Amino acid sequence: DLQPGGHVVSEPYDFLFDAAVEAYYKNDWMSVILHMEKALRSSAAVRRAKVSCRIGCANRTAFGDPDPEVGLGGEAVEDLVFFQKVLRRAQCVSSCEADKLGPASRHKISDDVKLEFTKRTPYNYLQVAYFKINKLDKAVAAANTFFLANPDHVEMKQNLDYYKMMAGVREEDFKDLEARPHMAEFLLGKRYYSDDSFGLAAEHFERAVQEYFQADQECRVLCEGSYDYDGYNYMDYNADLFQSMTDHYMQVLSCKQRCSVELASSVGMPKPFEDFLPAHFNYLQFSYYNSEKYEKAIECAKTFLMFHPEDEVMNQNLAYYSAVLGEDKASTLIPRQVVKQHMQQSLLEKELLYYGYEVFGITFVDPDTWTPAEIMPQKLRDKQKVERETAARITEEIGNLMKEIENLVEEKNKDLSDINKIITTPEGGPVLYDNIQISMTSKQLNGSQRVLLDGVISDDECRELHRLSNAAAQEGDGYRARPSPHSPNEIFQGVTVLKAVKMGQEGKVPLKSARLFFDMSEKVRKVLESYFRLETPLYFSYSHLVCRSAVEETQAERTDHSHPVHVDNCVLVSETNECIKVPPAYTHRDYSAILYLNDDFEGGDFIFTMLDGKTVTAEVRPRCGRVVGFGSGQENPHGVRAVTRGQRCAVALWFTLDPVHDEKERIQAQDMLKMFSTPVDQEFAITEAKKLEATPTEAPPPTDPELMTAESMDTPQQPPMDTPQDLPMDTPQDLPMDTPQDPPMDTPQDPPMDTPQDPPMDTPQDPPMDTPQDPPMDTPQGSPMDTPQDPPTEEKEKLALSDAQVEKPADAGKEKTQKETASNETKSKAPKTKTKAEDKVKAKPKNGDKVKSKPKAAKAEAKKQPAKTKDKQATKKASKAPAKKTTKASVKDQSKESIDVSATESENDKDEL
Ligand SMILES: O=C(O)CCC(=O)C(=O)O
Ligand SMILES: [Fe+2]
Repeated sequence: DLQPGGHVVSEPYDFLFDAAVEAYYKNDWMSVILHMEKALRSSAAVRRAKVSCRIGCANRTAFGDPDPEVGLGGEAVEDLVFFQKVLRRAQCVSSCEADKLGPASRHKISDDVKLEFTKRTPYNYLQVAYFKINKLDKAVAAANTFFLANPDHVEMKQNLDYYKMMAGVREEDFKDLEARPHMAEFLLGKRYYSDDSFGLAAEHFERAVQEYFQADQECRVLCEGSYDYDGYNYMDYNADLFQSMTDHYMQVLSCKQRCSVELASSVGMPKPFEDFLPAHFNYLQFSYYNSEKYEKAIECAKTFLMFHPEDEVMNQNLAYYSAVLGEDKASTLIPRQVVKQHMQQSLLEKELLYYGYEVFGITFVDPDTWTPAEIMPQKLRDKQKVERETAARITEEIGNLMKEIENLVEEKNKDLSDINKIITTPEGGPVLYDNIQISMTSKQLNGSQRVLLDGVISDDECRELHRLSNAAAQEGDGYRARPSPHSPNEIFQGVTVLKAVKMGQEGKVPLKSARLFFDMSEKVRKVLESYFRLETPLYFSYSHLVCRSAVEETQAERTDHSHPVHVDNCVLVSETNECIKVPPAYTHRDYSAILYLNDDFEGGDFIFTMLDGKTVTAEVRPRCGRVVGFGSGQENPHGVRAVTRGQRCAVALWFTLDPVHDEKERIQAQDMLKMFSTPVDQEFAITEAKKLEATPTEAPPPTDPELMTAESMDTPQQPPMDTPQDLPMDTPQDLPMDTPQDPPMDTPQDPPMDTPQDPPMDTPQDPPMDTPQDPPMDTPQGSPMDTPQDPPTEEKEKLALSDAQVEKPADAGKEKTQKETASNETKSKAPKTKTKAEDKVKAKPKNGDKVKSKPKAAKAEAKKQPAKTKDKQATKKASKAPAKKTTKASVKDQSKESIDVSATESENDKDEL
């Protein structure tokens, strides 16, 4: 890409940038594009040339032997040899750069302009210019590229929303023109990883590692720039040769160290990924393990352990993989050497930097989490220890205060809830709907806070929800390929209300069915609230439409349950007949209800038991429209018998009396439903209308430049550098208003759920999320390594308590999991706050004209709440209690409406049979 004159750049890019901005204010769109694109090319070329010169020079290991003429001895010669190298290296770099770039005036760029390029400002101008000349795909790519780096930019968000519903704009047009390959590969790897596509995940993480080192090398050489006087006037700076070399060199080293953070950051992401490079190997080891590539898994586990040698989970995983592969073979496998070299180099740098700190007081903040403590000088370690202790003391004091406050509040609540209980004990309030019958009460079900209702929903409604669960599962909700974590003999699939509504909105399932899911669960809530005569409202805590399907081949010798006996709001320890109301149990749950959708399967009866988890006290045969409702506490241990044939579907609902735990997802689902609350028969018409709109023949009318002029003229002709990000926006953002195809406000505008700005929201600094320690479902139980853990996300919430009943080996994953849970909780807060803040911004429109487009942005915002929060899980160990004989009530449905309450043998006896 050499220019006439032999250089890669013909004009400095600040000059080109200015020319483009000037053209912008003359509405000379072609010239904007010409200059701005040249500026981007030029900036990239300057960077490339610098990288290549510096790498080239560094690779020339020796610049020849010292000149024998010098004839001095000892240190002086060594110095000279050293400086000879320095000089030659300098000559190499400068002549290489001069060759490629020409004189410095061609590529020395002011900091202001550099900053604009970092902020991706050129794309802001470009998107307007492209829009004006009707190059939509390019306008969209530019808008998206800009927005990714400026996610709070309200106007650009509106523009993007506008583009999203424009005919002729495709999802692929929302490109990131500045994407960095190592990050793109890492994010792809993460995406496949969370879909359990481990083969693809490993491929992308491997590529990410490769790209990482490439990017790291580039980042590092670019640190070898000029000295930043940073604070003091360069005229006053009068350090001597070695001092100034040291100052400069320390600055360069510090910059090189920061590359690990720079590479872990992505535009628009609130924080860099933590422990980024090691995380690659954490993901890789588990991906390889799942692909049964044990050698690679071992290699990656060992690589990870170079960073964190004490990591318990990884040591355990390594032990497990080694046992599977054979210890002899495993011991011959070594960690990745490039990583080892990288670490060695980085550690040497850190040592020098700490030396600089100790001797000259040059500050250095180590960006890595894996640095061994010894690297830091004792003095600094002591100082940090004192600081940490002070911080810990303050935190503890605050914690104590908070606890006291919590206790006070809790006591107050307890009083209230005790009062509540007394008030609510007499169940038997009205069930509010004519069709609903109370089939069994607590008394008939041999317990308290229990009820069995029939006729809660109709056969048609059952069929519709059943269809929804299968359609949603087919569309892939993350559980598709995952066998039930309760039992390898069943496939488990589930969908939440929000997921169903989102899929409805994306057209993947009928929106009507999602609404039915929402409405029917609300119906159950109301009925329970009334039946149990609750004094305070019942709030949703979690809603889940779930199906369990028998795996036909494995039913013969099956002895397990579909869902082991558990209690919904405490951890059941059946050996001691105790239920402990502590996390990870969902202690805030107060009532549970299961709404059944079908009965055309074998097995799958619901059972209530005593606290021993064995003695069955009542049994319910699922059927369409039937609801079993019960208090979520220790009075109601329950489980589900094995589904041995067919598919059993139900809506599982958990409720809380505590408004604080009101299900956030549901509120979001409700907002979305409200948004789409067109009468059902209109829905079709709108879908059709949208289809029409999307046909290419209905291309947008060309924008009339005349219309725009008046508007653009309004913008003050300020020098663009002052407020560059504001100026171009005024115009494009208004465009939608002028164009006739602007759709009416309340039609669904349907931006795809994962709009490009989502990834950062998703799980930014997310450490390897729910699984690296995630061991396999089917490894033999009982060895210390096999620790089956952690089904994914929401499902976990449901499974957690019952898992506690399954015999489990002691589990090193536990500690980590709790840590992760805690950190995930913190993480999940960040995006939420952000969403709120954005909403606030959007709530105040700037001028009358713009008001019209505001609701669009605000609505779109509501649709993309932060993604998943990892749920807690129980890891409590419990073993089976001995068998006992007793009686129970059972509800069977062989004879249609008749309910048969009979005493039968104990659950255990039956199992033995
Ligand atoms: O599906 C059922 O009948 C009960 C499920 C259950 O108890 C639960 O998911 O916690
Ligand atoms: Fe349950």
